[in-house]
Amino acid sequence: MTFKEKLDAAWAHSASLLMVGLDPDPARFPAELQGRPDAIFEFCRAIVDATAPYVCGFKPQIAYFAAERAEDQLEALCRHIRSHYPALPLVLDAKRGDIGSTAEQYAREAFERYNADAVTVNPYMGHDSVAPYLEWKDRGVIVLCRTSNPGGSDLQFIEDARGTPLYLRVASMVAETWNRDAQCGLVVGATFPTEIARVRERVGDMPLLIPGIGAQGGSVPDTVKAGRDSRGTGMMINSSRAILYAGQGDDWRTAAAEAARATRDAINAVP
Ligand SMILES: O=C(O)c1cc(=O)[nH]c(=O)n1[C@@H]1O[C@H](COP(=O)(O)O)[C@@H](O)[C@H]1O
Repeated sequence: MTFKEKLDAAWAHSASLLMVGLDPDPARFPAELQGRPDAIFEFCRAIVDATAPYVCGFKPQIAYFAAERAEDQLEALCRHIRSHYPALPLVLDAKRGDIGSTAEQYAREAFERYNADAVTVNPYMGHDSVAPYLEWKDRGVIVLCRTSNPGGSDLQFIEDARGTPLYLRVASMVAETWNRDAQCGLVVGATFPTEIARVRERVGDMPLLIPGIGAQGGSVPDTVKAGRDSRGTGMMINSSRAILYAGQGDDWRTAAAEAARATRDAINAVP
């Protein structure tokens, strides 16, 4: 089964467009986990188990694990997700981008070591830097397009001679050439709904990873209206901190589950 097939099936059976981002920050962990050597794994495992009924997939952010020398806990978490929730896509957020020979190693890291269904990549170094990921035909390659942060405008809004901004050139390039085997998706921030709509218009039903609701303040209704594809799906709408840290006390698991359920419902309620 390819990434695209798995994602389509997950949207259908979960009836959810919400992706929970796993960005574990030990400083924000509940008291019961403080000081435990396996705290990162245990925190993320509990969040995954609590929120799984309400999501179309999970997106661990590799920097949070690597900075804590906790790659082994990321491996364990990826194994947990794949064995307990095999129908839910696992997107490794690594935003890689390097020359081809190095990219081959990053691709092995994402797809062999962590066995992710898809990985986020940076398109700035061009096609040969992304080609090694595309060799993994059953995996997804999700390319940064119009990122959610304000500084994304510094480069992504630069226009060519015909007035086309760079992020739309990226969208067209991915849709027309890089996506030969229907593996690609694009990252477009919920904080830029006008741009989500322009990307959607450009790329047809290509999957969009949309971070920026919740902690970054993006509007759920504006995001959904701009990003839906022709089938009413097509979006992995990511929320991390607003779900992970929804509860501060002993109720943190149920608070995360409630936040995920409420976010899924808010997405599904958009007319
Ligand atoms: O590729 C990403 O996931 C990503 C792209 C982007 O443009 N903006 C963005 O916030 N992200 C990631 O999405 C997550 C957002 O987290 P919250 O703001 O806590 O929901 C973080 O892991 C970011 O690294």
